[in-house]
Amino acid sequence: MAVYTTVSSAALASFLADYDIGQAVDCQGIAEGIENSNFLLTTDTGSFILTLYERRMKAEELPWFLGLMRHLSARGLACPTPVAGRDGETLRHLAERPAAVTTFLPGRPTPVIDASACHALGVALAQFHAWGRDYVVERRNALGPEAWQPLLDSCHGSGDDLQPELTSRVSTAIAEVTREWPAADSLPRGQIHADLFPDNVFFRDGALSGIIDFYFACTDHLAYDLAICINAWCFPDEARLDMNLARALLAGYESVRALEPVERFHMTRLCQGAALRFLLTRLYDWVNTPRDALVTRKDPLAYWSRLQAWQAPGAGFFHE
Ligand SMILES: Nc1ncnc2c1ncn2[C@@H]1O[C@H](COP(=O)(O)OP(=O)(O)OP(=O)(O)O)[C@@H](O)[C@H]1O
Ligand SMILES: N[C@@H](CCO)C(=O)O
Repeated sequence: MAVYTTVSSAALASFLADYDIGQAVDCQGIAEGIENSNFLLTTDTGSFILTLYERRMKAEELPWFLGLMRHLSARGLACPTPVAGRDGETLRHLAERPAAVTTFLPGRPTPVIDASACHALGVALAQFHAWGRDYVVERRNALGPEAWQPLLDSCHGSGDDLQPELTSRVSTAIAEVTREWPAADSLPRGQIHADLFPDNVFFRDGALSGIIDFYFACTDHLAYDLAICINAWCFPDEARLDMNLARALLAGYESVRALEPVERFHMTRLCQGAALRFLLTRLYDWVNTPRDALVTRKDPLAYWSRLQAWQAPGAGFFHE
């Protein structure tokens, strides 16, 4: 579930009075998602998404996310566009939360991940990177390598309940991967989505119709975003990279922006880091989400398997 805050009809009517998008006909809570409260808002002029930002979001960072969506959407990326109130402001307040209305994107996550979906994803990811280049304000990646060991420490060894010695093995992996992590200025850098999993990419009539959920976006190595996508889309059985899917994703990406040799050189390391990042946030959530919570906990070990695949001798296909 992801409706933490309820909104009364009266509060919604007063909120919408500051916009030019008509009056509410319906406002349904959306079950998917974890971080924020999302509603499908129907007014007499169309459909919108109403988001109330919950406690894990920093209010001072919201203008950066909304600005990035507005920027990329204006360039032609199929992504939500924040809708401004009559005073031009997109970030407002509702039910004592920061709140925003964005455009509704048609489509659904693909039920089948195949080469065609991966190719389309690669194109959209490279467009994101290319069009994000002139969005100049940076946002530090709060889940970058320096955050990994503190995240593991904050799990207080609970990973060992999932798998014996997981904590010490992950700690060793963090040390190895961070030691050889490329420096900030050594690879092409820019705005990255950083969470472009299949549930955040919509398809309609067989074509990619949009990408959503910009709230992990940040400024980092562009190739790291590709690594996140390879891990999320190209491991159908968690432990084995599907080369066909990965080649399609890369081909789609390179049809817009060719990778530089230095990015190919570091790609396996970036995939290891991307596996660690999601292993660690999943482990943190696993330990800190009560078993009876309505939110579904995601399996940390699925990313331990990916990490091991990238650490196996001969792993990587990026120099082919
Ligand atoms: N612009 C949009 N158009 C159509 N549907 C949307 C849009 N934005 C969000 N949704 C719907 O709301 C759901 C939750 O959105 P989202 O994934 O952004 O939630 P979240 O709680 O912010 O993120 P997370 O997945 O990180 O927990 C999506 O799965 C999708 O069904
Ligand atoms: N995509 C993340 C969840 C939150 O965005 C994961 O699968 O771990």
